[in-house]
Amino acid sequence: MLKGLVGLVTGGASGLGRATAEQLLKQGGSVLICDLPTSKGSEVAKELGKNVAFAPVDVTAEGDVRSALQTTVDKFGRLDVVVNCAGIATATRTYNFKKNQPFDLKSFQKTIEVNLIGTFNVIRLAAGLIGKNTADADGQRGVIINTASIAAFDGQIGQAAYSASKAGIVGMTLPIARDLSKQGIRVVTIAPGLFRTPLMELLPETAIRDLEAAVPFPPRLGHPHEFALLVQSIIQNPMINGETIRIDGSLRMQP
Ligand SMILES: NC(=O)C1=CN([C@@H]2O[C@H](COP(=O)(O)OP(=O)(O)OC[C@H]3O[C@@H](n4cnc5c(N)ncnc54)[C@H](O)[C@@H]3O)[C@@H](O)[C@H]2O)C=CC1
Ligand SMILES: C[C@]12CCC(=O)C=C1CC[C@@H]1[C@@H]2[C@@H](O)C[C@@]2(C)[C@H]1CC[C@]2(O)C(=O)C=O
Repeated sequence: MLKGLVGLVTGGASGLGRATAEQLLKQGGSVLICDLPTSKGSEVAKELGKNVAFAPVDVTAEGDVRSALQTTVDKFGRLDVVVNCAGIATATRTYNFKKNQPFDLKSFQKTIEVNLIGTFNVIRLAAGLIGKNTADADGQRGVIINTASIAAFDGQIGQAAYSASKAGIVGMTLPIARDLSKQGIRVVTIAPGLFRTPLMELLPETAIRDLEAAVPFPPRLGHPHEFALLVQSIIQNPMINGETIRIDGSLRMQP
């Protein structure tokens, strides 16, 4: 039970973020869904009931994140848990020899900006607010959970930017956990394999079936709910800190 807990979920309008928001609500928490103004965040918040609100946020913009944190305080009184799910998936080869074209540097920078810097931007600003909480009996004030990818470890062809952005999240997890340890704030990263979200549903069913066949067990895409269950376990278990946890059916991506 996470009754009374206040969560902020970036990328909460869709996929893994939305499933996380639903799970926190189901367990008795309140949630601020943060997503792009162009997302379905406002409709999703209405659909999910009264303990949820939407804040239009670009995670790379300091002002947006600061005002979302203020909304959390105004609506729910405080912040206990942040789940960073906002992210973009890009696929471009380092050099396209057919077109004689190198990877566009702006596109590389954008992937790093949203996935890595956006995640850090939310962490650095949210930590100040979570740090104001009264510590529990164990000295804990809150938890920050990030979303990397198994591409951080087994990046495929075309994933130089995406893998670098996700490996950056994995790399900063331990130092941030150490930075925030004195305040009793835990920092944990989840590295998902293949999950059935709108990001994946753009692919034809045949391509999805091929991807599923590559997963040793269970040989299918993960359900977003399964990601949300891991978020719940991390919140509930105070000994999990400074670590990246894979959730991938033991998939190791081929080149
Ligand atoms: N679906 C999958 O198989 C996997 C997903 N991931 C990661 O999980 C996270 C969630 O992905 P999905 O739910 O699958 O994708 P999704 O596309 O369904 O959801 C991502 C959400 O992030 C939001 N977003 C994008 N840029 C943003 C920004 N600058 N500021 C605020 N919000 C922004 C989008 O509007 C969207 O609602 C991403 O970080 C993704 O890289 C990692 C591994 C596997
Ligand atoms: C690039 C992939 C795999 C091959 C394919 O047929 C279609 C794709 C588009 C979506 C990609 C696929 C794969 O690389 C894994 C990721 C990057 C997927 C989007 C999220 C993804 O599941 C991930 O982050 C895995 O770690």
